[in-house]
Amino acid sequence: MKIGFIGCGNMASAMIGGILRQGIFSKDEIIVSNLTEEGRARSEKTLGVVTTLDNNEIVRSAKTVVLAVKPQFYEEVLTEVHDSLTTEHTIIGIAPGKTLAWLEEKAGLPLKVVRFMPNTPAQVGAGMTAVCTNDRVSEDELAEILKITDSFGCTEVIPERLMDAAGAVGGCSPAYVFMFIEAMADAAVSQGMPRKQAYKFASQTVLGSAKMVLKTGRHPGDLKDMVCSPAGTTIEGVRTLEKSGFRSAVFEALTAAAEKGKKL
Ligand SMILES: NC(=O)C1=CN([C@@H]2O[C@H](COP(=O)(O)OP(=O)(O)OC[C@H]3O[C@@H](n4cnc5c(N)ncnc54)[C@H](OP(=O)(O)O)[C@@H]3O)[C@@H](O)[C@H]2O)C=CC1
Ligand SMILES: O=C(O)[C@@H]1CCC=N1
Repeated sequence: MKIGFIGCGNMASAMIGGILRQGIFSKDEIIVSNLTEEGRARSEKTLGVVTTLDNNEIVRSAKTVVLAVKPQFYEEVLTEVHDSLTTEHTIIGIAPGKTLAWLEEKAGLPLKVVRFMPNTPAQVGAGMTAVCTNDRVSEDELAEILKITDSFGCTEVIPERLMDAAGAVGGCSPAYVFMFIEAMADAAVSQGMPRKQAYKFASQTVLGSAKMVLKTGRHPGDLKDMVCSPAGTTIEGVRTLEKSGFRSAVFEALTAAAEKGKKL
């Protein structure tokens, strides 16, 4: 086994999808665990990887282990697998708030520790993942880890102090973008557009706008100004968004998410 995942829900499945698509590891090199038989059967059926209900089997089978359970179960899981862990293992945490030092302390061994902050667009190979490591991870080992995260999207290696910011702007933001798409589509439906078509317009517009920022490197405000014709329709919408506190609402949402990450 090359890699194991303790917990295989939304985020682990999204990452494994990318890993398999890019051929980083094959199905028989990936082992995952679930809490329930229902979850295990789902992982087996949808991903085709090796599955188990025994978290210790993950640690005995793979030297790289991703902790993909909810943050509140991290301590319980690390205690459960403690006797199977060795200094040869690399532990990868993907939860907000669970720091490199915390993970090493709870593992109870001087091992290699990595944090990922991925997001669900990994499911379609368009993820954005932040990575940081402790100083036991060598440059070569980091390069191998980046092959994994690059398989499901883009990666940035960042200092650990930025992980909560990355959690807000990367990990959580898909939820806010989906809310934005839903709201835009609702408005188009209220103007008479069929719902399916409204989702296509809203989603493709978000995708295209994001691509413009990434590909042109131009300031987002500059790109916004390109859309606003003098005395036109767009600037009327900009006026009402500013009046409704659109920017401030987004700013506050990401700040709340980052602050919550610090407390977990
Ligand atoms: N969802 C997201 O967008 C992101 C999530 N994360 C982080 O990823 C982690 C997982 O989140 P997510 O995938 O959304 O959560 P899910 O609830 O979708 O998945 C959690 C998984 O953990 C399994 N599980 C629970 N307890 C245990 C246990 N004791 N032993 C083994 N497996 C267990 C569950 O099994 P079963 O299937 O049987 O119920 C389930 O498969 C969290 O720490 C979260 O903070 C990080 C970035 C983004
Ligand atoms: O909501 C959460 O806490 C997780 C981490 C980032 C996205 N989902």
